[in-house]
Amino acid sequence: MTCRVKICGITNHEDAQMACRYGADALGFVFYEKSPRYITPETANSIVASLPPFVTPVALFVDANSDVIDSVIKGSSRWMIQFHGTESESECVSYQRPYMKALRIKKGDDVAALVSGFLSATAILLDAYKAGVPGGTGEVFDWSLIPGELPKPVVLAGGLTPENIKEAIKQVAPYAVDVSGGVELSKGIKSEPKVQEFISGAKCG
Ligand SMILES: O=C(O)c1ccccc1NCC(=O)[C@H](O)[C@H](O)COP(=O)(O)O
Repeated sequence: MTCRVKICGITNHEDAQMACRYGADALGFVFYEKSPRYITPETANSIVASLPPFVTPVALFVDANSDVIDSVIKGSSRWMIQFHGTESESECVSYQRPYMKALRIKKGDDVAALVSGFLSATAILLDAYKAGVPGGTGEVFDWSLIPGELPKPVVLAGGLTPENIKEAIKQVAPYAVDVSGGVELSKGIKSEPKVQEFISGAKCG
């Protein structure tokens, strides 16, 4: 089964259209103001309005207030939500949108037990844990911590690059992969050659 690809940390129209040209299945938009990849709801919704069909926009939050989340998702029915903080399942469900729960994995974590807390999620994003850094760390975690069978589709994230994507997919066989820093020229600005190489490596093996 082909691996789907989410390009995260999109901040401008040009990168959004470029990622779609190379076959991105989803684009991530970071609404966490401390991130160098932060984008305003207005700019993000302008980008979403111009997306081609069959590309899912993903609105990413870290323990955001409901008014912040509502201000984003009201702009389009296409939004999927990615909860990247300590949100409970009931909070995630309350927005009545398809959602991914991000889990930041470290040694000793019972991944199956963590996943079992979010069975209403459309998918679970497994990311690297780094103290004080909620996401976009650019660091890989120990993929052997991921059980062979989980009750939800897995989106693998954390430190993925054009150089390691094939090995990551070989080891984990995820439903999808997610990348931000590994395909950038600078924070929030994507590299066309890196995006092309990453997607090709993910989809064509
Ligand atoms: O990307 C960010 O700057 C970010 C900041 C705060 C919370 C989450 C963030 N990104 C979430 C993602 O889904 C990233 O794509 C994921 O953490 C992987 O990032 P990277 O290791 O840079 O590929």
